[in-house]
Amino acid sequence: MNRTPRRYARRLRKQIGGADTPPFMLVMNDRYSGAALEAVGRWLFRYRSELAPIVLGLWVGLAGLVLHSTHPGVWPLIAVGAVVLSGAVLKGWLLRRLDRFEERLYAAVTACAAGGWLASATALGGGRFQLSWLLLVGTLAAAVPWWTHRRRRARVAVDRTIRAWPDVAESIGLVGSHVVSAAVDLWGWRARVGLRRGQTVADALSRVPAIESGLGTRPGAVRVTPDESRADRFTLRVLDRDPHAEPIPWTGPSVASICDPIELGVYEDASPVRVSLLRRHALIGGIAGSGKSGVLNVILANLVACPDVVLWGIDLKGGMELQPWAACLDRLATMPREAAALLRDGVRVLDGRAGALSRRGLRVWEPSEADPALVFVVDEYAELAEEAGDALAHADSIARRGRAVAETLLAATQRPTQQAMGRKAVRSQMDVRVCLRVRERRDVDLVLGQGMLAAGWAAHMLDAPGKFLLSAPGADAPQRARAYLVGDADVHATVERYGPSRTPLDPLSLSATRPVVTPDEDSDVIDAELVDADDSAPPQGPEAVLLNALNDAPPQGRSVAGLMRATGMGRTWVYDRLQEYATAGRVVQVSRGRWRAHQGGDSAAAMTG
Ligand SMILES: Nc1ncnc2c1ncn2[C@@H]1O[C@H](COP(=O)(O)OP(=O)(O)OP(=O)(O)O)[C@@H](O)[C@H]1O
Repeated sequence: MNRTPRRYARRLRKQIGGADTPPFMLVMNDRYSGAALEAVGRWLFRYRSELAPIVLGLWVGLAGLVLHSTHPGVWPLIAVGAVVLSGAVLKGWLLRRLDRFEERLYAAVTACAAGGWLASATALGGGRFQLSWLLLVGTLAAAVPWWTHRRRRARVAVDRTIRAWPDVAESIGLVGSHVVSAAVDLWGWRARVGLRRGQTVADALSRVPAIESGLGTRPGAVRVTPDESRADRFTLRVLDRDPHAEPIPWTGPSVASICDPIELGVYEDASPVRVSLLRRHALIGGIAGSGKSGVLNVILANLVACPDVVLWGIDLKGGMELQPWAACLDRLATMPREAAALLRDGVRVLDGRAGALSRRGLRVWEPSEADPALVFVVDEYAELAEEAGDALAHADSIARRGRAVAETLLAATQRPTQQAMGRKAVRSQMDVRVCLRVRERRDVDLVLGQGMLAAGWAAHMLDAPGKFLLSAPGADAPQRARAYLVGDADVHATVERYGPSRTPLDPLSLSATRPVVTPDEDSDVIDAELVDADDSAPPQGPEAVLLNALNDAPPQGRSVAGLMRATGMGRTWVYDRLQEYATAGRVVQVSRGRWRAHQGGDSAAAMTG
């Protein structure tokens, strides 16, 4: 039977009738006043945000009265405190979450005015007619912007949405789901939503456009992320505006060692995206123009600031992307044969280091300035498979065995299909995945791994270059992020700053790249070794340029970076030659990183052979 409250009331009245009821009525009165008080309390709590300026005004007034009667002499202290407080708020040292200047200005002016009034009231007495009026007018003046404030209104909107959620849930097919908690944040609001038994996060993920329609948001405003601790809950995020609408400029390196996690960009909640590359390989995938080279630039711009890293680059797009970094790269391959040789040397370094470790009874290569990590940066990995197929076997070796010896492979490619990555296990070895915009839904799984699309990693919905999803140890949620934008001027300035002081490869690794040559090794190595061994032959090509540059060097010598630029060769090559000439007494090191020909009488003649 459906018993309405009115029926109950009627029955109650009948029961009470004309009988003697005073004690009963007395109890009812108590309950009534308790309920009324509770209702007032609930109302005050509900509107606590709106009432905040009035409560503050009352507190300030009360404090003025008390201080005037107990400590009237403290008013200068209060005045100075108010000014200092306002300054700190304005500067952003206090109330840091106030991200806009107008908000900080409002808080600073309010603090200053309240402090000024309190100081006056302490000195003169808050009960004075003019001061009381001033407090009233000031409180109302401060309350108006507060009541009309964006975030406060957003909170009201969230409250309304939460109340309306059962209807929305019914219309979008999530009947029975409920909002567990909600909060307004910088760009909108977020809520934890509980699902009815049997519903899953996948149900919510597949209904994102319906949720947007149900809530009346703009398209693309809703994010659904699984709750790591509960399968029957998810986080619903509604963004009033896109926090990543504008490019985010890079502000400089965030690390000084490869052991530190690198800051790639920022998530939508403004927290930084950090990822460690030590003993990890990374795959960066996305369609053309999605910002893969941009992400590589952020990584390079950080790694060049690490003295415990040596960088080798492969850019088979003719060096278009990596050439600007050449002065910071120990080696750069822009041709397929060079790429294959570079990766082959990478494997030799790997073997050399592994041998040295086992001789020393160690398991891992700890990167330091003397024993740096070796990072391979490959832009457009698919070109490698197409043009330097034999290089893939070396890349595979590095991917499988490189971790212990601090060799890291970073590969960017548009679609990491088996054809693009080769048949080997390179892709499966990459535990850091950066997925930029992909064209087709199935490409999400291709870049991030099987099942990631179904788990909510919707990289096909990313809508601007540099926006990405990161999957890495410690980054398990599909949170949208945007990479910092490293502009050409940033690259130039970074190379100028760090190029001259880049760390060379350690002697052990260097010697591993120059093995004893046996006749059945491939011919280009033999040729190189023969040219190196033939001291009597006049130097050709870059070597001649190097020698001439050293001959013509000013008294303070030439920098290694300058010699690299002049010869077009990598750091290792230049250092190698310099060591050879120094051993032969042909060149001298004038100061750290600066060289010139020996100043002895016949040195110039000896050098040019
Ligand atoms: N983080 C970013 N923020 C804003 N714009 C970016 C960002 N990264 C890249 N871009 C812009 O997007 C464009 C394409 O970037 P980029 O060359 O890195 O893409 P790509 O994926 O490497 O392309 P391709 O595969 O053709 O080489 C560039 O003009 C660049 O200015």
